[in-house]
Amino acid sequence: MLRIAVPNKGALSEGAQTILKEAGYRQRRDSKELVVVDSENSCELFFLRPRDIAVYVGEGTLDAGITGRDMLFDSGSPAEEVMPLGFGRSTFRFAAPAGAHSGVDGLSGLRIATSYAGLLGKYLADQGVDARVIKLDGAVETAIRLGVADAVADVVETGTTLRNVGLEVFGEPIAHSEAILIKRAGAPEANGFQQLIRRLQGVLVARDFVMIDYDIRAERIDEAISITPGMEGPTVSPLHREGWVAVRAMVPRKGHQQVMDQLWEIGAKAILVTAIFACRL
Ligand SMILES: Nc1ncnc2c1ncn2[C@@H]1O[C@H](COP(=O)(O)OP(=O)(O)OP(=O)(O)O)[C@@H](O)[C@H]1O
Ligand SMILES: O=P(O)(O)OC[C@H]1O[C@H](OP(=O)(O)OP(=O)(O)O)[C@H](O)[C@@H]1O
Ligand SMILES: [Mg+2]
Repeated sequence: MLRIAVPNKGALSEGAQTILKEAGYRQRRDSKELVVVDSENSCELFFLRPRDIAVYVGEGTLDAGITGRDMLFDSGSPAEEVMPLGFGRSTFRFAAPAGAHSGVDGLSGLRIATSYAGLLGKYLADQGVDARVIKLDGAVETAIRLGVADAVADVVETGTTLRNVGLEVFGEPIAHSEAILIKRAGAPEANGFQQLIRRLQGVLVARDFVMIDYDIRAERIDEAISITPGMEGPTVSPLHREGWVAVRAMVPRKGHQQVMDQLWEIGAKAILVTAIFACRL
């Protein structure tokens, strides 16, 4: 049985459960269920706090897990990123009242509140800045107003939380994060792990690509192929009409309307775009 750790709540929980569902794994019926046995897929899903997932996987008690890249760095656990999953994107940044600080260099000797003490500590050490890290559990944005810190380092997604308390980001982003699949560093892959990767990759491709079909005059096929090169090369089939062919290719979902415009410009007809439900490349 492949043992997979899944965030049980928080910003990554819904995205993680959705991607596993689309990859064909069993869902939990309610949010109180902590372990789901999926015997059809020979795996067990363990619903855990996102922050703890790197710890379990790094210890080797679980074979795979979904967590945030920032949380993996923060944990210092001997787990490694296997693939990015394209959701739960955020940046990790310094913030303070407008104009208080301009960059990380100015933070020497000051107090910085964060719930990512491991990540922040490593960054400050790399930058050669000797600041005091104040470790809080959450809602760190309030720490400055309450006099506990001179600056904060926290997850920023939309920036709404910072704006609401009158703080502004400063300095370069400390880290860019998204949800990732992790395994124990250097450990051999468990049974079913490669299948999990292939299924997740299939979901990501199905999300990012669409299928395009169109008819085109045979003499314009080279131009058409340069617009829709496909993955391995498009499928070109004869059409029951003298001098015409039918073409089928995968194209990035983003920009597919521009691709349709370009095909139309070179005389393509019956241009159809359809969603990909599932795929294995
Ligand atoms: N808007 C967001 N707020 C917080 N985390 C986000 C956001 N968007 C993406 N993330 C990512 O989600 C992960 C944090 O998840 P979560 O907020 O559930 O953890 P936590 O803050 O430790 O838990 P809790 O808030 O329950 O104490 C990080 O990897 C972070 O980068
Ligand atoms: O830029 P935004 O879109 O506003 O999102 C970022 C905020 O969301 C997270 O808080 P969370 O809800 O996880 O609470 P916490 O601080 O208690 O962890 C994070 O810690 C920031 O406070
Ligand atoms: Mg949080």
